[in-house]
Amino acid sequence: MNSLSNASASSSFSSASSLSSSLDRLGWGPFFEQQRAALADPVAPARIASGGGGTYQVLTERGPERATLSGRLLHQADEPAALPAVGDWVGLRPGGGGLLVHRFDRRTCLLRKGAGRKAEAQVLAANVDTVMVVSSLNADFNPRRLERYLEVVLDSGARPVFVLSKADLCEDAAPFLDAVQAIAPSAPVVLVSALLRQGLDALRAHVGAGETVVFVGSSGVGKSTLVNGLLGVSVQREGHIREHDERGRHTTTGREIFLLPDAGLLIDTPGIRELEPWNLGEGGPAGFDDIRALAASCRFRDCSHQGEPGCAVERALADGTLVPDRLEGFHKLEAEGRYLRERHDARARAETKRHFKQISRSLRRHPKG
Ligand SMILES: Nc1nc2c(ncn2[C@@H]2O[C@H](COP(=O)(O)OP(=O)(O)OP(=O)(O)O)[C@@H](O)[C@H]2O)c(=O)[nH]1
Ligand SMILES: [Zn+2]
Repeated sequence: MNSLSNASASSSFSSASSLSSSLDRLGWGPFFEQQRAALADPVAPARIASGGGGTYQVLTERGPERATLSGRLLHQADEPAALPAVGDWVGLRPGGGGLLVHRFDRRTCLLRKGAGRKAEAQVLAANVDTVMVVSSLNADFNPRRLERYLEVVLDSGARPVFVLSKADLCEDAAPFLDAVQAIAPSAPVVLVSALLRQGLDALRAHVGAGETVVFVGSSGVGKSTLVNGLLGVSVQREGHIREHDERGRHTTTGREIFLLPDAGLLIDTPGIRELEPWNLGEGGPAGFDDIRALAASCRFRDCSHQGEPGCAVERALADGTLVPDRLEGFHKLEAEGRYLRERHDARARAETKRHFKQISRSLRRHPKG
């Protein structure tokens, strides 16, 4: 331990070294340790802070370092999502040189559709513990949107925390709190006002030591303000992510993991702020505990709650225990899930077709004999 802190003190990356002196503070834990123990060859664990296309900035016990993907790992990756992404734990070949030879299995994974025409998922961030779903207490507040976010968070494996921001703009927050409760009865809800400096400690309480958090929500709801509040300094954002060093200077290294002063880590990448579903569960929305509980009493197991006889969901609608908006939100997300799955399939078919067209074209250009 001593030698480590000595090493980090003399490291040229002094800005982050004091915070990254132990793997646990970077989010390491038993889940990854078990995987490491099972590896044939020893590796030095590192966490991806930024980068892509084979070169990365990683955080290690010794501080930030550069790493390059090994050819073997690149070759093994059968899809972009298999490559290391921000938040991933990777293994470097021991002894320096920054050769990235292993990617650890992910605990959680936030996905979105990749850019371009391919039907491929792109990893927005890996190994996120908590997603702060921010909506402000004004016209932005929209329960249907919160339901969407909840689906994406549940799909990722992370834990949702609902943040109601700009509490100063609202006389009575109770109806908003009730609305969130109805959507996610077991998720924490935090009421904050950056203006009145209220609720920040409650927010911080949801980021434990070594935990990784991201903020999502529409533009203008106050995410940057809250991020700055958690980081304790002003971080400028002008199209790209900037980071601050020890002296509060802004640099533009594009690093996307921020170490929180007290505990935990924050990932803020372009694109992560407005989560779009890539995948919505095969068996229908994963949230909506209320509707799924009701559906258990429908006469038909595959009841679609759209006019079938003996539908317990529609009965609840009729007697007022279920609000119509809620069922509408459910149907919409279910339909969207179906659409996404069909689109993935259709794109996969188109890919195959394109591939064979290319082959046949090249065969025509180079006819045999
Ligand atoms: N009244 C009030 N205004 C706030 C509060 N927090 C943030 N704002 C204001 O809301 C506006 C948007 O805040 P940002 O933090 O930039 O919002 P954002 O969600 O990061 O927006 P994007 O960067 O576009 O995603 C700014 O003008 C803030 O000053 C608050 O607690 N109360
Ligand atoms: Zn039904």
